[in-house]
Amino acid sequence: MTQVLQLNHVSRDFNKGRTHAVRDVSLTVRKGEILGLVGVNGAGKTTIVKMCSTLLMPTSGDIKINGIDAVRSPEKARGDIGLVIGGDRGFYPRATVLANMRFFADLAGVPYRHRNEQISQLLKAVSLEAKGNSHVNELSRGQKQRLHIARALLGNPSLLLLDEPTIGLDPDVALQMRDLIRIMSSKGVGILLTSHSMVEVEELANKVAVLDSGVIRVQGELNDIYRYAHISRTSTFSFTPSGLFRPETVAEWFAGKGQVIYRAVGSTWFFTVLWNLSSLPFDHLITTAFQSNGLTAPVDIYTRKVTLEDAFLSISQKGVYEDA
Ligand SMILES: Nc1ncnc2c1ncn2[C@@H]1O[C@H](COP(=O)(O)OP(=O)(O)OP(=O)(O)O)[C@@H](O)[C@H]1O
Repeated sequence: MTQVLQLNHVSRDFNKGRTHAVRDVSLTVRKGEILGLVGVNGAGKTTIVKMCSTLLMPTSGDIKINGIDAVRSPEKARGDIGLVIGGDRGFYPRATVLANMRFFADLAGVPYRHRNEQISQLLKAVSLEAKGNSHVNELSRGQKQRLHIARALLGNPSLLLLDEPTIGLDPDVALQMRDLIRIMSSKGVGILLTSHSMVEVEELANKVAVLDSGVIRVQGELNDIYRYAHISRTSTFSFTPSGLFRPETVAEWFAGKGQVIYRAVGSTWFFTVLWNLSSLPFDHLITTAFQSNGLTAPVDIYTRKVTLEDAFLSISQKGVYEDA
């Protein structure tokens, strides 16, 4: 069995059927694979994670964890699942790291004779072996987040569900978490990862599913997503007008050639053009468009390869980039 998670036509409604949070979602995570689930706020990511963890039942459809029917036999399926929702809660704050891990090991059904060995291996894997006797409320946020992962791995689950595992972490701690996620996948754990950071998903995921209003718009490898978004290259530049200027006109110049996204910082406009033309001298196209409209051409035109964030913005038609 290489498929650790399988969703077939899964839907979930709330408010007596008035809210369709997840609609007809089918996806698969194989052994050692990382599937990145991306979508704007309210797209349905957490609802999917909760259903996969058996915390929430689907309104219709099937969920299988390692071939076990998680809708009909949730208790049986739970043994194969590690869930990381993260945050500051989820532990007994005034108990030590070891006491917490022992408690959760018992809940995860880890046999008593293997308990201490498994706990020390997991604490080592998340670099918390020196913190066993610290109280959980003495740990930093990043250490708590690593402890969440160690707890989720008790009982050797074959599926790890990570909902925003690096949210609110300092960049260096987020890097450590990403390394850990990679290590887990290299050990054969299948991972479903939700994240608002497209950079993180791009870096970690073997496959990506783009969720929009509860529906999967596209899923596949990164190249499949780029192809679907129909973007060949991305150009960025800025322009500070000296007189009256409508940024919409830039979108009009490139209509049919690319999608233009813009935002203002002070009196300067920052543009991004998601080109859907095949290879062309994009910089030249921008320069001549400005000049033929009697404007000074931007001097900071930069054309680069497409990123997941570009593709996501194009697919979801949202015009705001996350801060670098
Ligand atoms: N318990 C609930 N009762 C009613 N509606 C809910 C419930 N949980 C989620 N929803 C609705 O379902 C939709 C999907 O929510 P969900 O939390 O899954 O989105 P999300 O993609 O995880 O969002 P975010 O990125 O903000 O965490 C939203 O419209 C939300 O308001």
